[in-house]
Amino acid sequence: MRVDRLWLTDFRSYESAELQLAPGLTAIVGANGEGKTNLVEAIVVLATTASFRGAPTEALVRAGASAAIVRGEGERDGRQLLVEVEITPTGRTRAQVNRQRVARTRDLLDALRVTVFAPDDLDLVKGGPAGRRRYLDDLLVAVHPRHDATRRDLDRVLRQRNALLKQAGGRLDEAAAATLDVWDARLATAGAELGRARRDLIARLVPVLSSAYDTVADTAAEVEVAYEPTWLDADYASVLAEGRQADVRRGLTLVGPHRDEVDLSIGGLPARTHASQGEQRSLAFALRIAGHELVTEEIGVAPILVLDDVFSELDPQRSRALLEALPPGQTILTTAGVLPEGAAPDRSLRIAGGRIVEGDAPVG
Ligand SMILES: Nc1ncnc2c1ncn2[C@@H]1O[C@H](COP(=O)(O)OP(=O)(O)OP(=O)(O)O)[C@@H](O)[C@H]1O
Repeated sequence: MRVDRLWLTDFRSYESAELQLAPGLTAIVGANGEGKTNLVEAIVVLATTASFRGAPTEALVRAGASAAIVRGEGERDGRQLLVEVEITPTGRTRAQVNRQRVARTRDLLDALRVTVFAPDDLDLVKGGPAGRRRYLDDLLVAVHPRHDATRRDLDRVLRQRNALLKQAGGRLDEAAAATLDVWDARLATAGAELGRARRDLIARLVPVLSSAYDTVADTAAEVEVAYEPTWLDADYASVLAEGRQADVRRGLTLVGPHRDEVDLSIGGLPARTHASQGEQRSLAFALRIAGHELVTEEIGVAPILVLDDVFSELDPQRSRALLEALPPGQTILTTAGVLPEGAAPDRSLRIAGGRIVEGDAPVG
């Protein structure tokens, strides 16, 4: 799977840009604010139609322009691939694969997959459980797209159930109780399905994660992922029934997959509170690489790997280890500084004054 050429029109800071990527490693170098992340973001947009930085879709359109267009030409499973995504300032998106309109964003996954590792991923380790739940559920959908429906169903029913609980204002009348029964039955089914799927995914993930961490951190520390939802083993439907009064009093659903803890540890110590900053960054990278490897195993081809500004926070040894740990396939990395010693990108692009030119990347 590759993107060989990329064209941008009115995307982020680029009025018009064209670039060529290597089948292996491409390095994009430039000063802060030059537009390096904008370029890799465009590649992610081809696979998802969205920003990986959490920006609203309309922020992807160059200020003042009427639409942003990203076009990528590449290869998937030996076949030529042309993906085009158009975004308007109101946030409307249109996507085409090989000139055929794609109805659902999810269908773009059949054309392109991208794994992104960016500085904010530190939050996967350092932040609260919501980020880790999102990581697991995103990976679940990437590995088994059918779980997209489970996840959506769960989100919908939780919203409806919480709205009903809030509306009840602490007291349920008969009609509201009957509606709640319906939501509870749906929540119990979707919740248990997601909980079990998360558990199975973690069982597959942990060995891959441990080995990725050992490579990047150059140690043999054991990495664990603790996911122990008691509601799942106790039967979610009964737990919801028992907790109904408390839910009504608080006006929200207090127990379930949306509140689960997912704890990471390194060598038996909680990574969130005990690991050093460097260890946390290595673990965040290992989480992305492990996910990347599971998806590769599942779909039989490696997604495109994007590493956005990852060396600025790592010491030279960890940066080198990270480069050495890169799985085979197409990788695009950005840096505002120098590449780690020993780095030998197949193609180097430099951005200066908004222009993209070919040139050697500085290696330190
Ligand atoms: N919709 C937009 N329209 C016009 N310019 C934009 C838009 N979105 C972002 N920019 C500009 O793009 C620039 C940021 O680009 P980008 O985030 O790619 O920088 P970078 O090279 O990755 O920087 P750093 O090294 O600091 O992370 C900013 O100058 C910003 O003003």
